[in-house]
Amino acid sequence: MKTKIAMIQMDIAFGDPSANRNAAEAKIKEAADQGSTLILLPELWTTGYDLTRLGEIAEDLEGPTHQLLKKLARDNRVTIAGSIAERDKESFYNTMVAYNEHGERVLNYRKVHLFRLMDEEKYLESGDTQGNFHLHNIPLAGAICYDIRFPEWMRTEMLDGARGLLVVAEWPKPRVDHWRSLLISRAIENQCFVMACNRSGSDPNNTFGGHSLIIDPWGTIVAEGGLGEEIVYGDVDFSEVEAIRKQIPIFQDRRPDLYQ
Ligand SMILES: NC(=O)CCC(=O)C(=O)O
Repeated sequence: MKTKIAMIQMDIAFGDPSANRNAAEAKIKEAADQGSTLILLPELWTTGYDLTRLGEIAEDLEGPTHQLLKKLARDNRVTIAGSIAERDKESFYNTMVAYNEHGERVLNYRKVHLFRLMDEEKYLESGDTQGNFHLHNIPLAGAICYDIRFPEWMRTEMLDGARGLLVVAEWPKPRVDHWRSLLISRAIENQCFVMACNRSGSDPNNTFGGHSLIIDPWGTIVAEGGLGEEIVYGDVDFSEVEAIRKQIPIFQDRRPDLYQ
């Protein structure tokens, strides 16, 4: 059975959650009308990297963005995922959430690897738990941008049987070749679908690379965006994962007695 995935490769208004919520709401409705089951938004899609103003613009997990996602997911019978600047008491996190078609939050993953080139370590705390959840009965794992440079962490998440890796990102244009190569590698080595949503546009410090991707467990590109704003769609059949894991049984052949 095919599952339609939509990746909302949007530009992000710097530090303006209300403008970004309005833009995303229209795009989520459009993706849902196209029959999508899973809709991905980029990393920090409500605020961008306006980290010096987190005190004003970050929200707790019951904040207005979460209320909107809950409602849109329920009303349109879709699962929606993306990362949002989270405030938890005095601390801030880059947190990926997913709301299912009942409006339930099924994922709450705090970015584990903070990216110094964008000053994350100065303003954010890192997470320390995995981001596994189910889309209907399909086990998936979440990752945020820089996390994809850590294959050992991605493998840790995949060892629970995940069949797909969802990635949300604000990945700059000068390193878009790394983005593509790293994502293709994560798909091949974990024999899973990779569904990766990057932003487009610019902020005061970076121009972002778009090129949202859906990659199958053989490493073949199913769908790829360009540089600008668009919704990238692809149909995936998660049963392909089992077939490829049978053909080359890497999870069986691993040697955890020699490495983790
Ligand atoms: N937002 C990020 O984590 C960016 C990561 C990145 O650009 C990289 O090269 O890694």
